[in-house]
Order: sequence, then C-alpha cells, then structure tokens
Amino acid sequence: MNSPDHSSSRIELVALGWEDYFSALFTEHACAGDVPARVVRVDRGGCDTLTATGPVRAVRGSGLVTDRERTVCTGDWVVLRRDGEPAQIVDVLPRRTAIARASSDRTSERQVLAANVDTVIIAVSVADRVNLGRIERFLTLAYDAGTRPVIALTKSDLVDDILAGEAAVGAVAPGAEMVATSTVSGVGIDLLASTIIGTAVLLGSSGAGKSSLANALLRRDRMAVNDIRSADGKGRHTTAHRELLVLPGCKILIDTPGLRGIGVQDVADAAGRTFSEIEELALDCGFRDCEHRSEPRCAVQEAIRGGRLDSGRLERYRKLLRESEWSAARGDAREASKRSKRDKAITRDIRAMYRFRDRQG
Ligand SMILES: Nc1nc2c(ncn2[C@@H]2O[C@H](COP(=O)(O)OP(=O)(O)OP(=O)(O)O)[C@@H](O)[C@H]2O)c(=O)[nH]1
Ligand SMILES: [Zn+2]
Repeated sequence: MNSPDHSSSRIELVALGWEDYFSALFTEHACAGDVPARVVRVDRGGCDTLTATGPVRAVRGSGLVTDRERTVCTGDWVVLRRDGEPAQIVDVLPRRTAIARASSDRTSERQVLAANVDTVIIAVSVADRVNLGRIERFLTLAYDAGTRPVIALTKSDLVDDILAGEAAVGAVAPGAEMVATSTVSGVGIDLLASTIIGTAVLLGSSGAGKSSLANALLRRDRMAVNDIRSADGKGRHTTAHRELLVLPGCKILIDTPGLRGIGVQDVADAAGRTFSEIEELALDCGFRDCEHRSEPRCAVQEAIRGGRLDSGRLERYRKLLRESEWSAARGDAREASKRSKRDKAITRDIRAMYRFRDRQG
C-alpha cells in the first residue's frame, strides 16, 4: 500500500472540517492502520464518505455498535478500515455537536439530523407565509447544539418590500444574523457564504429554497433542484438524501430534506436564548418565579399591554417549554423502562443459572 504524504493529506482533511479535537480521538485508530472519513450521505446499504484521498463508499462494519441516537449520520467522522472491499466503518468518532430534533411520532426519540456542525442556516422564504413558530424551533435546535444560527430570507426577488419580512422575522430571532438572498438575482449569496464558519447545515421547510441556496453557494449544479426533478418525472418533492458539499475556504455545507415536525426535548436553556427578550423582561417582574399570567408587577404582561411584546410570542414560548419538559420526561421514562427490562433480563439469567446449578447439584 502506498502511504500518502502526511502533510498534504492533513490539508485535505482540514478542508473537510477536520480539527484537533478529532486528531486526538483518532490516534489509537491511526495506529491500527485505519483512516478517517467524513460521511457525505447515508442510505440503507451504507454511506458515501470523503477521505483525504477522495470519495470512498463504505458499509457498516459488523462490530459497529449504534443505536438510534448514535446511528451514522451526515457530517459524522468515522473510522474506515480499508483492508478489503468494500471499506468498513468500524467506529464513529464522538460528535463535537449534533443538530437533533425529537421525532414527531409518539416516542419523541431524538433524531440526529447532522453531526459536527458549527453554523445553522435557517432558510425562510419571504415569498410564502412565514411560520414564526417554526423559526423559533429551528433557532432553539441550533442554540441547543451550541451552534450559531444565521437566517437566510430566501426568494427576496419575489417580494417588493423585503424590510417587512426582515422586521417580522427579526422580531422572533433577537441576536441572530439575517441575510436576504435570491438565487435568481444572486443577491446576498456572497454575504451568506461569508457567515459560514466551519460546517454549516441548511434547515428549513420543504420548498424554502435550501437546495437552490446550496447550488448558489457551490456555484455549480451539484444538487438536483425541483425544476430539474419535475422534468425527469420523479416528482417535485423534497431532497431525498442529506448531502454534504465541500465549499472553498474549508467550509462545508450540509443540505437536509424539508422538515415539518420539529419536536424539541429538554431545551429549556436554548429556548431561553431564542426568547431572550422575554427572559430579559422577566428580570423586572415583581416575583422571581413569576409565570407572567396575572401576577402583580409582571414586566412581561406590562410589555404586552404596552405593545412591546406580542402575546402570541409568549404563548409559543410557553408551548415550547411545555413540550420540552413533557418530552424530556418521556425520554427519562423510556430510559427507566429500558433499564428495568435490562434488569429483569439479568435477574432472569441469574435465576436460570441457579436452576441449572440446582439441577447439576
Ligand atoms: N424566485 C425564486 N425562486 C426560488 C429561489 N430559491 C428557490 N426558488 C424556487 O423554489 C422552489 C423550491 O426550491 P428548492 O431549492 O428545491 O427548495 P428546498 O428547500 O431545497 O426544498 P426541499 O428539497 O423540498 O426541502 C424551486 O422551484 C426553486 O426554483 C429564489 O431565490 N427566487
Ligand atoms: Zn412576569
């Protein structure tokens, strides 16, 4: 096997988002002769990955232990064993960050959408009715993962007054960067590119313009956009696979399919950042544990009366916190039930062993 020049392969890895954090985690694997690879796309058969020496198709190794939370996901750094064909994924490096939602089914399990992300680009079409609650949920996922949100107001060429859109969205995203974009006129694309640090993930509703933005950022047609898909008769809906693109300047972009249900779990702190102006107002409430309903000297209700805060926003904050708590409690209950099942299984094994011994005796 020819050994690649180490310094140049390191540069290649950095272009894929490799960092010292991963180098340290990878040391033992490097000694075993395995190589690091970044997951570009996951499908039933395996994954497309990128290594320092180019793309590699890989399958999950038989010893790979994953569960729903730790299942291989776009953006993951994996350990590839390449001593046979196809290459095998023998381990997944611990994620630095993960964008995860609680699945919208009743189990409300965490589903990781993208791994090792630094910037979350939330695509919001100003040409369509803007769903403020959805933006607040995306922001909360971004903060919860410890990443930096940027809002892209897409399709700005289709509206006369972008200022109205900026004001409406800006009111529910205090502190988040916001860029108006159009992939038709090219407005805002360079600016959006400049906001990306490290690995960015595109989140948004179906049809918000994520793939178009990815195309524009890549400046070539790497991803199928709806118009093309409708021409080939495959239907016009949704990006079928998450995909990771390498942009110039050591920037990575992950596109995701349009999301409808964005469940949250245990995100009280992140929600506090999303709704930071309410948290700030609450500092002036008469009671420390004020619930901002009908308590005297409530600064939040005062702001609503004074027209400085929208009552709908307070309602959505409450709803998000309720769901976050409820879902976290469910998660705990599920863990407890897993534990008790495991404990029961162990007890059963021990009993069986004693029975066996009794018979032997
Ligand atoms: N006029 C205009 N149309 C746009 C713009 N961006 C996207 N579109 C159109 O909006 C439609 C949806 O765009 P996509 O990029 O496929 O949206 P998406 O968010 O990737 O959608 P999913 O893959 O379903 O999640 C397509 O018909 C695009 O041509 C824009 O800036 N201006
Ligand atoms: Zn209050």
